[in-house]
Amino acid sequence: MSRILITSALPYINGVKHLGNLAGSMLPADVYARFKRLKGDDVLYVCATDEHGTPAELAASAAGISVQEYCDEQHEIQRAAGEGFGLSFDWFGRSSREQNAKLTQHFAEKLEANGLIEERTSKQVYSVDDGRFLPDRYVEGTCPHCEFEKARGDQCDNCGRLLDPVDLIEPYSAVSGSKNIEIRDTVHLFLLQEKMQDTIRAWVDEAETWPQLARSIAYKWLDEGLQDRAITRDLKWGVPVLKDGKPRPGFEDKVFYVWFDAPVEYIAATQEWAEAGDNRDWESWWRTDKGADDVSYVQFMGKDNVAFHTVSFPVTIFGSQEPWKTVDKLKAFNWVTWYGGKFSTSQKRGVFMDQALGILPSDYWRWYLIANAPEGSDAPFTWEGFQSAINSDLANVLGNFVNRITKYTVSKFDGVLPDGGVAGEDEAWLEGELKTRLPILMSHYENMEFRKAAAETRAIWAVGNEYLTKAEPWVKFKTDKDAAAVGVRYGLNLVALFGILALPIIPETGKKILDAIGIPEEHRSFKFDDVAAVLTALPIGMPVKAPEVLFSKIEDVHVEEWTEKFGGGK
Ligand SMILES: Nc1ncnc2c1ncn2[C@@H]1O[C@H](COP(=O)(O)OP(=O)(O)OP(=O)(O)O)[C@@H](O)[C@H]1O
Ligand SMILES: [Zn+2]
Repeated sequence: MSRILITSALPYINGVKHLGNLAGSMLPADVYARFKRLKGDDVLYVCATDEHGTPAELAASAAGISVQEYCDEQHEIQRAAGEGFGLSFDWFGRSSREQNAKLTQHFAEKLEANGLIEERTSKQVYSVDDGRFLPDRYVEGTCPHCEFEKARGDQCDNCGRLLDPVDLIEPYSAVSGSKNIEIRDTVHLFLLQEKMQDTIRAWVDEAETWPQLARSIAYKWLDEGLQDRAITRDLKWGVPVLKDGKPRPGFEDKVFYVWFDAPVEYIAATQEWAEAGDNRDWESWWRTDKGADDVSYVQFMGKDNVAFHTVSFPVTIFGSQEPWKTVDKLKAFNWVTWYGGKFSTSQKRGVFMDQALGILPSDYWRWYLIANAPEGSDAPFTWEGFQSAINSDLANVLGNFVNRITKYTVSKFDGVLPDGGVAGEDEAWLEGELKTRLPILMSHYENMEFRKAAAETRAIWAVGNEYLTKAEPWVKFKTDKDAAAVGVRYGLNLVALFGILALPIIPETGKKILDAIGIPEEHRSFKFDDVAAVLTALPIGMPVKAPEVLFSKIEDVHVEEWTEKFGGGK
């Protein structure tokens, strides 16, 4: 049994996530966690809402409530959406909790003691009318690169470049719209990333087990050269900046920058998890001096988060000179795109998790998003693609197989797994196929190649239909009931296998199938070393029911209706 620690990029608190967010972080992490649990590993999958920063403050003020209230509400909405999608977090925490504040302050203290944090005076945008500095998104203006007129202080939504608020042309306050702006000096804490350049590069050089996308992004940043970064902001909402346990002089109105505290929440969320239960120990997952050296740590995220996880957060971790666990495998994703453009939370473009569940059960979306995971490149979401994946893979291939064989057992074999007959050529063929394909499927999962894992799962389901075409129990039944019984028996064992194989990607469906044929919990596992045994696992005489219809087909009128409702279309 291995110990596997899994985290997915923390969903930001400003509103329910879209299907792109889901597909690029939480969903594949969930599939991987489920796979590892089915293999019998000891899995801890933690996630949390990322609650600090200017977008949360701005959204709360737009809603006319306090940031705390806003985050309380939004956290609950995201928790419920995750539950609706069957995301099997062991813990879904919050970066605004005490544990994260303490740990963030601890890291800052260590970094400063190790000469990696210093106070520096820098130029900041100050709004005279608002009486405050305007960090990040509190200031908007014209992008110095592309002349887009509504660029935000931290990033231009048009050309995608990262910006410094003082670079904006004709800046104005996002709070009041005031153009009465001055550039003033203010003191901030800077993280001296440049000093850590060699350490980080040496670590990335050794990270041969990382999938390609993550490594290439890490090298891009390393090649450009690490720059020292301000890790505090002029805000009230966030982790307070302390010195010797008291507010740091000059920093009373400042907090840590959200990107400094957010990844620390991976650890803090594990503390939240530990404190919420008996006999749970967070240190054995995170401290290599306390048992975490046998933990394999896997992170999931979209490509824009990679730099923070391969460079900035490791600077914090290594810079502390304490024995923290670092990531072993980092799985990054490209974008799921929405009709040639981007899914966007701020512009409400695309389909959001709560809306999706209002249309169809979670497994439909899970299957499509994993089968089309944006792994090698960006992957477009299209209603037609969704329709065809559901109708052909789920309804025709899996649904039909399960339906045909279970109904036939009920109608011709009194709803019990039949005895009689002997296995022959067709069964030998079937066994051969599975002996080749099951190890391939396992290796796709191990390598976190989710598209390929879905394709191979589908291919194995299709082998079942091919087997029935060869074995033809319905034809044989007329002349030789025993010969028909062989096909039904193997078919039912395949139903059980297919239900188990469904569990990582479409867990509700897998459960429905396994419940209908009465597979006990302890037999729902990914143990396929002995394929002959897998194909004869079910006891003769066991009662079998047909599950209710597993999937309803998506009709063209649905596609039209949703295209109308959500935009999309050509
Ligand atoms: N279209 C997308 N396809 C795949 N992954 C995405 C997509 N958009 C965001 N992600 C990833 O989703 C995760 C959670 O993102 P987060 O909550 O920070 O929202 P975001 O990146 O600000 O998205 P948006 O800008 O659309 O609100 C991150 O790992 C991010 O990289
Ligand atoms: Zn721009």
